[in-house]
Amino acid sequence: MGCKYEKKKKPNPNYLPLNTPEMRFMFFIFSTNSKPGILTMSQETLFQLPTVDFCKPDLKPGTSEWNSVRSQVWKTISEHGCFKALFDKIPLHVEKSFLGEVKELFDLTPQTKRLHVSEIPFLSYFGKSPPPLLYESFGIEDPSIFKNCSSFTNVLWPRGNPNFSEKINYYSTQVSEFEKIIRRMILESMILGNYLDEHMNSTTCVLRLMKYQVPEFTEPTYASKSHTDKNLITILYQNQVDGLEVQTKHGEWISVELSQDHSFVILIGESFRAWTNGRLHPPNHRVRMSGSEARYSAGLFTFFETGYKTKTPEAMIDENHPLLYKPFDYVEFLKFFEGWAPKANLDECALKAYCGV
Ligand SMILES: O=C(O)CCC(=O)C(=O)O
Ligand SMILES: [Fe+2]
Repeated sequence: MGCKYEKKKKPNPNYLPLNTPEMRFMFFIFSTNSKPGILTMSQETLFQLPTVDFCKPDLKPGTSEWNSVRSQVWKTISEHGCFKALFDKIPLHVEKSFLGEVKELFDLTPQTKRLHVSEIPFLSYFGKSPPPLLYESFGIEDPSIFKNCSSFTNVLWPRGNPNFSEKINYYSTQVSEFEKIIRRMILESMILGNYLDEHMNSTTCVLRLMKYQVPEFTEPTYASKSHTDKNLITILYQNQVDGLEVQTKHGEWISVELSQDHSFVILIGESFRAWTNGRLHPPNHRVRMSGSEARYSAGLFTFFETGYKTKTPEAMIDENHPLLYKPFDYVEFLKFFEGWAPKANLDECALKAYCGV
């Protein structure tokens, strides 16, 4: 599949235009943008995000295959800051059974789920109470380290859950490798290949497991607010229930449909914009729920590790591109963001507010 817009053949059956006062109200309530704006049919899903196919047996740097995939990645990243990807290194039955375990995790009692706490912002169990819980999440610190996965399951199950620990660890390791391929392609495309080692050696990741409840109302409901991710790169995987929407640079919202097996969504975050001195675009996105099935998703978020000062490379700064961000520590920024977000004007970029020049 090429890196180009796929024209949609039929309207999205889940789409309901926001054409009643109640639905506009819902949109207003769940949107964090200070100018919420109303979606119209003409702005809705005329196009789908480009899909880049990574299912090649020998995708190795320097090969023509690599260069071809890399140019597709770069085209969509520079235009949209995001794309859909096909990546088949995880066997399908493993992907599916991983999601089955994620469902069991959310079926634990509220008291048990609340046992998962972390000092890192946004990683502790999150579930808005009192019920109904529209959105819940768990964050796991660097799940490519097996001990972190078993510590996570040991807190939640009396005898631990080695099977789930192994699945989290395996899934995250594979997706981390995938993320490194994408990051390498982006750096190479920007002629920043000599920063590769420093980049790869200074990052870590978290895995966030999420559940979006079936909405209470028959109208589509915004289960997550419009936001940009704050990290470097996010890789999302989901069950068969769509709901993710991304905003183009021109302000249109696109609903992301992932009908094919092995589908992932890749998003650029604010840290990558800062590191490239504003050259990459972190897209706004949100989740809209409709229909009668819960949505489960897993997001692998890569970021510069605690203690590492993220500094824009000299090669990104010149007369036409004066420095936009002072060096910053990502986890310190997250702590700032936690306090800043509830009172901020969310048109403002959080990272600019923290360390903008
Ligand atoms: O669940 C999804 O597909 C999106 C999640 C997301 O945007 C986030 O956790 O930042
Ligand atoms: Fe996000």
